[in-house]
This record gives sequence, C-alpha cells and structure tokens, in this order.
Amino acid sequence: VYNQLDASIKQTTFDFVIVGGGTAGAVLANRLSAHKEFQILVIEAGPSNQGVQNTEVPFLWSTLIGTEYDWNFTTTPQEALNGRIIPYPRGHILGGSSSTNAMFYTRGSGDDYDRWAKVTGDTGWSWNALVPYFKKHERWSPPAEPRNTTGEFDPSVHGFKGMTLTSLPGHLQAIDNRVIAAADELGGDFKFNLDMNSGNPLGTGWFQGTIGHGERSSSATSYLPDDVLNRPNLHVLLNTKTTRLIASSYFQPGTPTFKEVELSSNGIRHTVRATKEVLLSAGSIGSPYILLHSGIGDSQELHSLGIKPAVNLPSVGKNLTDHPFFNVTFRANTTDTVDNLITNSTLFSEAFNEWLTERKGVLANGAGNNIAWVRLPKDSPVLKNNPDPSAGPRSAHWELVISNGGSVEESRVGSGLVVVSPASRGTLKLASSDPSEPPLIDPGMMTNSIDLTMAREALRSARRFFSAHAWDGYVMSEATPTANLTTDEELDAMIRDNIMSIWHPVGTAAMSAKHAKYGVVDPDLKVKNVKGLRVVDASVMPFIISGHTQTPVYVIAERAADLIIKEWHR
Ligand SMILES: Cc1cc2nc3c(=O)[nH]c(=O)nc-3n(C[C@H](O)[C@H](O)[C@H](O)COP(=O)(O)OP(=O)(O)OC[C@H]3O[C@@H](n4cnc5c(N)ncnc54)[C@H](O)[C@@H]3O)c2cc1C
Repeated sequence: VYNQLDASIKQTTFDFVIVGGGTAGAVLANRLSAHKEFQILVIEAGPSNQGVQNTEVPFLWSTLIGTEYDWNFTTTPQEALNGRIIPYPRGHILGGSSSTNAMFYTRGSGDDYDRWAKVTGDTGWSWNALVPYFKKHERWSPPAEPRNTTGEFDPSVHGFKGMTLTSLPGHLQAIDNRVIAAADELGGDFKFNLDMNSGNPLGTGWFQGTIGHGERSSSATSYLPDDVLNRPNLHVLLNTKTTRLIASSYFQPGTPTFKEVELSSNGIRHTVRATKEVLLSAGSIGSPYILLHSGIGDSQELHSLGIKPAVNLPSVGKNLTDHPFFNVTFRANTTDTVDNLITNSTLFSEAFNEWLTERKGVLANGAGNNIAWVRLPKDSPVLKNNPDPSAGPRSAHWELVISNGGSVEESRVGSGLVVVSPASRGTLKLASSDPSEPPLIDPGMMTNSIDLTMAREALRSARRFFSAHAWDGYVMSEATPTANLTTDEELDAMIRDNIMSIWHPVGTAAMSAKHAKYGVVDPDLKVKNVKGLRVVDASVMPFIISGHTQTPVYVIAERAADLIIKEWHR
C-alpha cells in the first residue's frame, strides 16, 4: 500500500489497473489478485479506511458526510425542486461509499435483474443467474446482541460463507413490536414478509445490514483485509486521483485502445499502463467523469469543452437515475427514541462505551430496524395511463424506512420515504476540461411527474401505517412539514420543498445489448467501440433497482471478476 504517488513506486506496468478502490474496485482487487500471475494496481483518490473509527461504528455513519472521507459534491439547481441545490455525498476512502453508507443490505426484486437481462440480452444478469453471486458476496452472521432470530429471516436465501458480513439488528427498539403488530393488523400492502431479500421484497420486514459483530462491514474490511493487501501482486495507491485515460492508438485508424492511466497527487503527474485491461470502478459520478475527460462521450459536447473527442458515445453521463427521499414524522408518547442519544451526552457516552467494550447496544445498529416496500394499487390511474416505472409486479414503487426518532426537539417516530422505482432521469456533465473541477451533477429529481405521484402515495401509505391500532396511545399526531396537508397540490408543494437524494446514483455508463445504438458498455461491461477498458460499478446499471444500491454493485463486481478471469486466466 502506497500512501501517495512518489519515487518509491518503481513499477509502471501492471496486468490490470483498477481505477477506484471503492465498493466494486475492492471486489475486483481481491478476486483478481487471488491469481498470482496477475499484477494489479488499484488507484484510490481517498485515504485508508483503517483506524477511521466513525466508519466502524454503524450508528455514526451520517457523521462521515461532509468530511475528508466524502467527495462533498452538490447537485446543480434542481428544476423540479424550486431550484434547490442538494448535497451529493460519495465515499472518498478505501471501500468507497461502502465505507460511508448507511449499510442497508437490500437486493431489490427479482424483476429488477430480469429487466437488466432483458434490455442487455444477457441472461447472466437475471435474478436466477445472479443468486449464486449474492451468496458468494454475503456472509450472514448473528446479530450483535444474540437472540433467537427464527421468524425474522429466511436462511435459504442467504450466503453464509461469502465475504461481506450481514446481520439483523442487534439492539431491539421500543417500537419494533408495534411495527410488526401494525403489519399483521393491516395486512395487504404491509403484510409481514419473512425476508425482503428473497427476490420478493413487498411488505414489511426486518432490516438487514452490512454489519457484523457490531461493526460496519465494507468492501475494504471484507475484501481488502491485511492478508489480501499484503499479497505481493496487489499494489494499492492511496490519495491519488486518476485524471484521465490516454488512448494509445489515437491517430491510428480502428478502435482506440485505452490502457494508459494518468494520475495526479500533490501536483505530481504520472502515467501507468495496463497490459491487459483498465477497469474503471470510480462510481456513478467518477467513472463517467473520467470517461468524458478521456474523450469518450458525446463528441460534440466534448469538442465544445475543448476536449479532443476520441470515441463518440453520447450515452456517457446520461440516464443518471437516483432515489428521491423525504421524511414524515409523528409526535410520540415516549421518551425512548434514538434522538435522545444526540441530545443527551450522558446517554451517548454510555452507549459509546458499550460499543467500545462490547460492540453492542444502539450504536451497533444501522439506520432503523424495519422496512416496508409498497406498490401503487393495480387500479391506480398512473399505471393505467403510463408505462409502469417499476421493473415488474415484484418491485416496490416506494419504501418506508421506519425510524424510532425524527426530531431533537420532541419525541417522534416516523418514516423515511424513498421513491425506489423513479421515472425521472438526469445527467452528469463536465463543467470544463479541467480535471480538478467537480462535475455538473443533475439527477433531474422529480422531473417526471409520476415520481411526484409516487411520493404523495408514499406519504399517504405512511399515514395509514401509523394509524394502525398497534400505535394507539403511542403515536399522537403528524408533525410538520407534512401535517394537515391533504390535497395533491399541497403535497406536491411540500415534496418539492423537501425532497433530498438518498444517494443512489446509477446508470451513467449503462449496459446495453451488444449492438444497441445507445448505452456505454456491452453486457460483459466492456466499453463499446474501445479496446482494453471495462467499467465495473454502479454506473453500469441500465435501470436502478427497487432497493438500496450497494448490494447490486457487489454482485456486478463479483460477476465481472468471473468474466475477466475467464478471459485472461491461463
Ligand atoms: C451517504 C451514503 C449512504 C448510502 N447508504 C446506502 C445504504 O444504506 N445501502 C446501500 O445499499 N447503498 C447505500 N448507498 C449507495 C451505495 O453505497 C453505492 O451505490 C455503492 O457503494 C457504489 O459503489 P461503487 O463501487 O459504484 O462506487 P463507490 O463505492 O463510491 O467507489 C468509487 C471509488 O472510486 C474512487 N474514485 C472516484 N473518482 C476517482 C478518481 N478520479 N481517481 C481515483 N479514485 C477515484 C472514490 O474515492 C471511491 O472510493 C449510500 C451512499 C452514500 C454516499
């Protein structure tokens, strides 16, 4: 591991150069370096994850936003959100966003992946074909505080011998029994679902997180532990930014080859070469950003920025898809909420000590203990008059992340509401030809009015959920900013004022079928009309899944590693 670009790095040629040591990049680094004949270099812009305590304590994930471990991006003014600019965090650390995310472990629905298989013409991306990769990635583990978890998950759908630790919440919360009772009482949309990761997520069930023994399990902790980092054929260069890829046959006719990588750290520039492939794993923002700076994108747009076009691939940076998110909260007749940890330093110290000494307690938990996944009703006018934005009947339109808290001023419970099958699309563009300038990120939040409808219905469904008898005497009244709003117009105005991103950008270097006229990579993740270059990360998803996006990234990377090894291993 090198902490910076300096003279100690003698080697400049490797079999594979992996750009980005994030969620996907760490998987590739591990799987490829298991083959001793491959020399591998990983280039990561951020520092090491080791010793960064707030990446280890699950409850403290949100404290990493806005720090040196975050790229600290923001969006362009969002047209459908009254011109608001919203924060757009991305992990800037080994492990990438898996080192800083909220650790939801959700696979989405079987239909999400079957849609990928359909649009790419490759059955290898179907749910059934990917199930072995979900299991290869996952190492299910007991919750941090041991208890009988029978009836809270289905062991048959999980992997027990994989890499990344997953678990049910260890610390039970005051509201958990009421959530399950509300699901049983209401049935229908909210019916209890034993395991939301079976391919059939709809209904209410227990949160599963990328947490093991009370600590975050990231791609860095699970795929790049010391014994892997110490492999003699794996080289990891930290604190170093890749600025662009250089075409080696620029002026020769035929398909350009991109095997040269330009790096920069502390003002020093350097190039390295891959003899076999460059693997771009810089994420949904970083990968299209590097492609565009390398002249791979819409030639006309690049030309107008002063970048010499190398390959005309107009889909680079287009199709940016993300999940909009907002909150609803209700005043609650309790003093037992997680917000007390924020307002009461004694309570926090006790909880922190418990985590430090035993890796237990509320700080060993993720962002909630229960989730519900809901669809628009079959007879919804939206579905009658428009194509269904979701992948199919097993995919949710929205998600309720039930939370035992929501305000530091008074006791509340509530729900994060996420539109998980959005129809809006945005773009990622360059502001200039200068690779030190951040990109223009426009997720186009709510630009398709169907997403507004789903957000409104999500709120109405949360109101139904919290008016179940199970909450009698506990939930008092809805709080601002959603309280007393009933008409579509009132709700739309509130949504436009409050929607944020839940930070799941995908699709900016999307896969398409082999000879499709659009798309950035083929189903084997090779960049179209280019040699020597694949993209392996969240940007290749042709459609967003109806769940949080780290798990599909791990699965994409696991399958990519197999494709790459099959091609090059002798
Ligand atoms: C705050 C937050 C919370 C989230 N919560 C959840 C959640 O609870 N559950 C879930 O499933 N998903 C969640 N997500 C989304 C999920 O983490 C991502 O979809 C996933 O990790 C993306 O993986 P990736 O490999 O595509 O990119 P990343 O993991 O982001 O990796 C990209 C890596 O490339 C590096 N890089 C980028 N550009 C360059 C460059 N020019 N040179 C060198 N290195 C570069 C970055 O520093 C980073 O390490 C969250 C994301 C965020 C930001």
